[in-house]
Amino acid sequence: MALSVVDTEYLKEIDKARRDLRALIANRNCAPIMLRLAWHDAGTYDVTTKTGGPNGSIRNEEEFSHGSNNGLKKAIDFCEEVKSKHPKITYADLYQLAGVVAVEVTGGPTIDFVPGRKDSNICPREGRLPDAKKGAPHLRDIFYRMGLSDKDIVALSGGHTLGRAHPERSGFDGPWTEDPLKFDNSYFVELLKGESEGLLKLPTDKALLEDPEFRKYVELYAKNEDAFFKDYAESHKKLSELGFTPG
Ligand SMILES: C=CC1=C(C)/C(=C/c2[nH]c(Cc3[nH]c(Cc4[nH]c(OC(C)(C)C)c(C)c4C=C)c(C)c3CCC(=O)O)c(CCC(=O)O)c2C)NC1=O
Ligand SMILES: [Fe+3]
Repeated sequence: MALSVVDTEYLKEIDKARRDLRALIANRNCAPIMLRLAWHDAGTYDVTTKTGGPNGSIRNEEEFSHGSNNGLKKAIDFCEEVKSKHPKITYADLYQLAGVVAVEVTGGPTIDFVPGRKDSNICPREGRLPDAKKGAPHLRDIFYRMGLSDKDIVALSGGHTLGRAHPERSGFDGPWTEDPLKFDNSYFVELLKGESEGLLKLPTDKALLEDPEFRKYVELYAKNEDAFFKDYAESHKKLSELGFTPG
């Protein structure tokens, strides 16, 4: 199999795919599920064994059929439309590019994207992504295993400014914010406001309020959107490059 090197031709393909993803995400209003796909591919990384991570393995039924990936086949199929026009781009790069574009087209921060990820067909066993029904210790177990920090956990949870939970996918229901297609710091504002009619708070979202190490970031991001955007962009890049050393 020809290894895809990041030469000028590959970079040109990436730019064309970026434009195609912008159009597709804008036309189908699918930014939230594309962001979730990018995380679920990257969020399997284990920093100790250097396995999993953003390697496109989620495109295999063995992985996208995991309970925690319910509903993501839709985003995998959306990405296939772009892959078929730019076959040289690895799935690993394509899914992370889709996540970066999803944040950008909904008004979020610009995130530095470095291509060059390789695809893998080795699917991690289920259980590497966090369980929404658990609390702070579990969040730390999962994210520290990825090699991420407390600040990353809170900043990345802010990604719930986009989208909603679906009963048939996770058993939870509803959006976290008033405008699920606007990337802003409203997730944190809502967290501090407490329960609001029709808005969702997962147990893992509430855990961010109960743990003082997490809560200090929730309070910062709720009052300073620029600080949230800066930290989010850094954490998003980190998660999208787990196990990947740009060539
Ligand atoms: C920090 C812990 C965490 C947990 C446990 C989590 C769980 C979680 N996330 C979502 C949806 C969900 N999640 C996300 C971004 C997301 N998700 C995610 O957690 C990971 C991947 C680590 C689990 C990260 C780190 C990010 C960061 C941006 C979006 C954009 C949507 C909406 C998708 C849609 O609208 O279809 C659901 C509902 C799925 C559905 O019913 O459609 C659940 C149960 N999300 C979390 O943050
Ligand atoms: Fe989530």
